[in-house]
Amino acid sequence: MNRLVEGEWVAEINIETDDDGEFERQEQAFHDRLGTDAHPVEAGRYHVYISRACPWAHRVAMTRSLKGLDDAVSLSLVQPERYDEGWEFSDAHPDPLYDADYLRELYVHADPEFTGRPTVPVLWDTETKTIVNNESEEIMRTLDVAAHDLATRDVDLYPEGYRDEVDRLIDDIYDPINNGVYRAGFAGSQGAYDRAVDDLFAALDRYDDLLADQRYLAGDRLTEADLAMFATLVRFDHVYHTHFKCNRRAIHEYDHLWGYTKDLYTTPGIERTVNMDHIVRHYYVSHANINPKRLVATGPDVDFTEGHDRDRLPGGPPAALL
Ligand SMILES: N[C@@H](CCC(=O)N[C@@H](CS)C(=O)NCC(=O)O)C(=O)O
Repeated sequence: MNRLVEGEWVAEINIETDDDGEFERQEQAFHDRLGTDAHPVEAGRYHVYISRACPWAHRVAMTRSLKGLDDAVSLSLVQPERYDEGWEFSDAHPDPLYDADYLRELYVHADPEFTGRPTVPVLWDTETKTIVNNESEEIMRTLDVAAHDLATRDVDLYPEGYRDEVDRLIDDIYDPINNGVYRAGFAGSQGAYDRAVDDLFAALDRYDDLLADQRYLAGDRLTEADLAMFATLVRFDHVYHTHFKCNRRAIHEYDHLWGYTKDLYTTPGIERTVNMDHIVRHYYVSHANINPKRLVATGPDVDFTEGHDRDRLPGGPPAALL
């Protein structure tokens, strides 16, 4: 995988696993938020660059969609496949702001000495022409809370009274589930893979039990924690199960996780953020290190819109969405 080193694009191989073969995700570099002197909350000023394939970017896209921030915060996509040049723009998915060829150009503009892999999502300030933030959890939070006044729908995904639990949940699912599928898929040794898969399925079993008696992770309210969980679950059967070898069980085989996934998918505003074609093409084609022939697996035949029984549980989608 290639990356920027002090602003220059260089080829590097296997920069992501440690001596035990454990996948190590890079720390993100930009951590500002909206509502500061540098980045005041203003409609039309901010832009998000995402890939529809990326689960981290998906949290941001869902937050924007559910809150009705489409007009206030613009959004564009990169080309789903990622090759040696990193994320690229294309005729189908151009850079609407600067007509750049590659996402990395924006990183170098924001920091000419930038070192690291250029990732999505990116929250971009069109006034100061820099990256506000490139960490999905923080972008989701700043769109949800700091940009709340720009929202056209009264949807609060970090409600008072639930906040500690939402933070705890986001933290709890990160290592075994959200990042766990990557720990399995990018493991550099059998031991690292075994540990990742054990952690992943233990956590999925635990959350399947939790969701037997409650509609959402934090109880009766849809929160940011559900967006974080959904972004992994909706990709699971199509890519993580096969491409990342997380094949002990599929999500559609779980009693409660499957109903939960369909419930979220059919929540107004979510389905439009899911592009399974981009998801499948991105993973199978981009990771030549684990799928050298870039063949795309077919299936499975699952229907996220078929009925579910989650209405039997207390709570439901925010009234503003119905
Ligand atoms: N911690 C970051 C991770 C973002 C991330 O790793 N995005 C992936 C796509 S799913 C990416 O852009 N990878 C590019 C690369 O690794 O070169 C976040 O949550 O925003």
